[in-house]
Amino acid sequence: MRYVSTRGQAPVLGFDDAMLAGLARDGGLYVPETVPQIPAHEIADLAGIGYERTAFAVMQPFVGGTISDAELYGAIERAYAGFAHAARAPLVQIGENDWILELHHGPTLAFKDFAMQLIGQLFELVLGRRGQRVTIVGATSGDTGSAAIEAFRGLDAVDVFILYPHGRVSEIQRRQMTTPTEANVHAIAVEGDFDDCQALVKAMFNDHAFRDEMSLAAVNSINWARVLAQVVYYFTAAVSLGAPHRPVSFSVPTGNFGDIFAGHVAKRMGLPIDRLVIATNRNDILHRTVTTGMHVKEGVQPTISPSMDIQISSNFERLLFELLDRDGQAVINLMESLRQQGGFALPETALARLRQEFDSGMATEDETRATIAAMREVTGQVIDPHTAVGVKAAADVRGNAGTPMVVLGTAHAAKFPDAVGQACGVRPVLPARLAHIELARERTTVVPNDLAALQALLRQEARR
Ligand SMILES: Cc1ncc(COP(=O)(O)O)c(C=O)c1O
Ligand SMILES: N[C@@H](CCOP(=O)(O)O)C(=O)O
Repeated sequence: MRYVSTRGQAPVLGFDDAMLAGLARDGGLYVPETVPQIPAHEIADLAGIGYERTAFAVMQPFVGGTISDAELYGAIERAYAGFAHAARAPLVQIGENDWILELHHGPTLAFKDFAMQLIGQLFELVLGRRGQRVTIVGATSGDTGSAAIEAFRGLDAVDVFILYPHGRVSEIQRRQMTTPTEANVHAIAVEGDFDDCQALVKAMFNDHAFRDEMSLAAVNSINWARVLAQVVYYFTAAVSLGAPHRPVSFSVPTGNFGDIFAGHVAKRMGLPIDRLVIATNRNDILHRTVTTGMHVKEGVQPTISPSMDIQISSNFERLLFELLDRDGQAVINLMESLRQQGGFALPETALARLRQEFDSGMATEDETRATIAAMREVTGQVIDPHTAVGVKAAADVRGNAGTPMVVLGTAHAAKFPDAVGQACGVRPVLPARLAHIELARERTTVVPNDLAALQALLRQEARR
């Protein structure tokens, strides 16, 4: 499989090079040249075979050629061995035909572990084979950072620098990033919001001299391997609920558009997905895009679902590329307009295609709290604020009640104990394996929102 950039001007790469490159050198994002199909009878055969074997069946066609089947299966087995639930991503029923797909049973209690644990294994494999080392730089609004640190801590061939918005992640999220003691881990608090952190990461990649000097690698969902690993749980969930014989809809709490783009890929592979619901908090650029056709950024507003406090959704570029018939120049034009004028109008055909596949909904802070309370009262489930946004949006757009609706449960409630406790009266506690972080010493560096200052810090701290 070969990978092309959404901006059409970067070298075409194989899977392993695309994974190590992260952002393409023209500033675009890598996508597969073609999307492999899984025919209905093969989807039916996935029933009951377990998460790991499904993961192999879904991902192998995207990977094949550069990583052997035995290496891939070994990496998958090691990646999920530490998950705290035998099903890895269990479904919990919350209504007659409504479900939550719990994605919080990994080591850092958020869906990010599904991809990060796997790419940790794949990086180790590929870097070891090449005798190469890299400097990972990532931006986080709370969950990607801890998942990346967990996956790469202590690895000789990797330094990890994670940028998070100072004062804008939950205390538990911050502690997950600042308490690891390994010398290759660096948590950096940026005086800005998540969009600033992500812009700094992209600016470092777009400075080609710096990128090469530091051997930069990305583990945000700009990295195709992240998105690919997230395609798998759409298959396991849909097959459990009757696919390929009946369609299933998904509501996805959305920020950077990586998780829901994975759903779009699953659908293109042949999984019968009816609707994909883009669920946003008050930072609702994507909801406004679906409803008005205008993609216009506003300032980021802090919410009780902080991981979704994002206005510049990286992976929306991947969808744009598809909506615009893979015209790289058209993508460049829209991205330029977003950068210079703060937004763009989606061309009419692109908007019609978007609406053919996606619905959207938005939850205010009060609505998020009310949803957490109602879920606790009606189902006994204590859900986190991001998942609550997904539940609220699903209810807003629920069409055919005969089609199962699956809300992606993207984080464990215990990552947000204050917000959840205030909403439903139950303060969730961390699983015992993470309790130590509440008292451990923190290590962080606060930096201004300034590219040169950050580059100087990386040069000084990275072991090269
Ligand atoms: C808990 C949680 N829910 C939802 C999201 C949004 O996911 P995405 O950025 O893939 O749209 C994030 C951040 O990515 C998250 O950490
Ligand atoms: N919500 C994310 C933001 C980064 O998203 P990513 O999927 O592109 O890594 C977070 O929690 O950090």
